[in-house]
Amino acid sequence: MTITIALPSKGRMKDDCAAIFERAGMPIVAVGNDRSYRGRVEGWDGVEIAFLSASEISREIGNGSVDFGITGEDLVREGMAEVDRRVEFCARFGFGHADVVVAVPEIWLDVDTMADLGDVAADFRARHGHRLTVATKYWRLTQQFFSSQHGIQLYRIVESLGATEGAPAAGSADIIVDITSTGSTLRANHLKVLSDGIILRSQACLVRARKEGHEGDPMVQRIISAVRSAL
Ligand SMILES: Nc1ncnc2c1ncn2[C@@H]1O[C@H](COP(=O)(O)OP(=O)(O)OP(=O)(O)O)[C@@H](O)[C@H]1O
Ligand SMILES: O=P(O)(O)OC[C@H]1O[C@H](OP(=O)(O)OP(=O)(O)O)[C@H](O)[C@@H]1O
Repeated sequence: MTITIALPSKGRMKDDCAAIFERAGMPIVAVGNDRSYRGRVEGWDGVEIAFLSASEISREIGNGSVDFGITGEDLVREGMAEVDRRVEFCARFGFGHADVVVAVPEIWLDVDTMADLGDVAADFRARHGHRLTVATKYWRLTQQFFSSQHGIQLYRIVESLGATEGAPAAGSADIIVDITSTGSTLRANHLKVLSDGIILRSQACLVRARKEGHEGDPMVQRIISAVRSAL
């Protein structure tokens, strides 16, 4: 069986991934020209590389069309329900760090925790004429965190696919859930992270789609061991 590994074709994780594979003794060569979206691993027959964007990698692991992928944990957990039943997180790489956080306007002086936010949400409509609105592209993580973990039910999600931090100032949402690494985008937009508002500490991971064909396939174990040895 050919094993397909999806690696970032662009973006912030691309070069670090190539370096990991080099150290793992799995040097990657492009098939065809430099801009090709397929590759192979020198000396590893039966392994194919697919170059995709970070979010496509999460999707392809979810639908099982690739066997392994390297992408951000945030994208994998957001991308599918019952994630731990469907994929295995085989290794965490120590790069691509970003936290998915709940952030509110700095001027909400009385709101520092999720419990405070729950209080605000409870009478938000009475005070402001609409339910507390959250701008995010992480609707699954937001629902799990707000509803299941913190019992906050009175809110509405508006999907935001870019410039999420600008939504409160623009009036299209009251608060946001988004990713942050240095915190500078949040600061520039006068937003603060709630003290218990870190939903997920994400980093780049090697993720395996749990497939029946993997049971007893020595190549699957060989890949995992090689990548782990490079960390
Ligand atoms: N400062 C950061 N901001 C955003 N994402 C980061 C940051 N640091 C690490 N990441 C990780 O990188 C992922 C996004 O990667 P990248 O920006 O390369 O993808 P992308 O090119 O935007 O993909 P697509 O074009 O498909 O949306 C995030 O989901 C997260 O896992
Ligand atoms: O905490 P910081 O260091 O400020 O980083 C966080 C910001 O970086 C990312 O956006 P980016 O500009 O990379 O664009 P993207 O959303 O298209 O990846 C992310 O969506 C945040 O807006």
